[in-house]
Amino acid sequence: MNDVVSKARTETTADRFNSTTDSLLNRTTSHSAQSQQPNTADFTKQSIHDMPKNMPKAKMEVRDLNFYYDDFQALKNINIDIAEKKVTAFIGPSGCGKSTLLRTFNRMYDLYPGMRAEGAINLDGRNILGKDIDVNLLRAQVGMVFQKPTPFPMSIYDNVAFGVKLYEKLSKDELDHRVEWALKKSALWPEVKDKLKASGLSLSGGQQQRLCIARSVATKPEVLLLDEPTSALDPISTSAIEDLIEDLKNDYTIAIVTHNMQQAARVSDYTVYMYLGDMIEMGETDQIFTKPTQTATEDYITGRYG
Ligand SMILES: Nc1ncnc2c1ncn2[C@@H]1O[C@H](COP(=O)(O)OP(=O)(O)OP(=O)(O)O)[C@@H](O)[C@H]1O
Repeated sequence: MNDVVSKARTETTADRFNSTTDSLLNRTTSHSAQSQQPNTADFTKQSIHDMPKNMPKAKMEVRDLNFYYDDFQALKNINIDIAEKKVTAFIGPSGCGKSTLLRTFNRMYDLYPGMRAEGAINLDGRNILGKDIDVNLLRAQVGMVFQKPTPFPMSIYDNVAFGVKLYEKLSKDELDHRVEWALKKSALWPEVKDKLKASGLSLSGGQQQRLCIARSVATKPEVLLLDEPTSALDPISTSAIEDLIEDLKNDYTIAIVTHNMQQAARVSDYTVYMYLGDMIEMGETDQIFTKPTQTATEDYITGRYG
């Protein structure tokens, strides 16, 4: 198992997607092993004091975060740091709370009644869960890209300009430049520069997802949240988005939820393993995939559970 990461990182594009996670991770899963679900009571959970050593400055600090859907507690006392201009991946079995956690980072839950967060999420030292926060501004600062590409039913140009117009008063020239800049950042410009007036919906799935990334990037956010951004995409588009993530982290702090452990190994600097609403372990990605400290993490990444 020790070379999971290096294997994942040296695969060719074609290999990446032809090999299954099972073969990559050398899974030895048997049905009986899979049914032995770990009990959270057995875990020695990491505390905030166990954050990876030598982490760069934290862009976000999550402190004692609890999250509820009405009476159901979906996140339990989460404490993690999200390092600035790095990629942090969230992995764990379905329903463990990855998307819920990501959605707390820009208070997406505010849109729905019955959902509430307790604790603190400090963005550059300021608690974004506070009552004084302008959530619209927060969402411009912390952009989000969803699993399914969601272009607006308008032109490519307008898709990118839409958010910018909400938050800034730019001249036509400035706006044109911003749209071009965002489309270049999202590696979409060469494919769309001659058809900016065409509908965003006329693009392929992979192009639509890059358009959504352009839309997020256009408002110049500091943090980008990616919720399974490639799960609806073909291998080539997936590869393009992964390359893009590598490039974007020069300027942005990125948090990504992914079910694809090869992808977590390839694109992230830090990985967080979650289970049933608990943060079980966080570490440098290489360490998590080669030498996890928790048996539960190892069981998950080797396929003994999950
Ligand atoms: N809108 C909701 N109302 C009530 N419970 C919810 C809601 N959304 C999620 N949950 C519950 O919260 C828990 C965490 O869900 P969440 O979607 O965050 O998990 P996840 O790890 O992202 O799962 P997946 O990998 O399947 O997307 C689950 O038990 C889920 O059933």
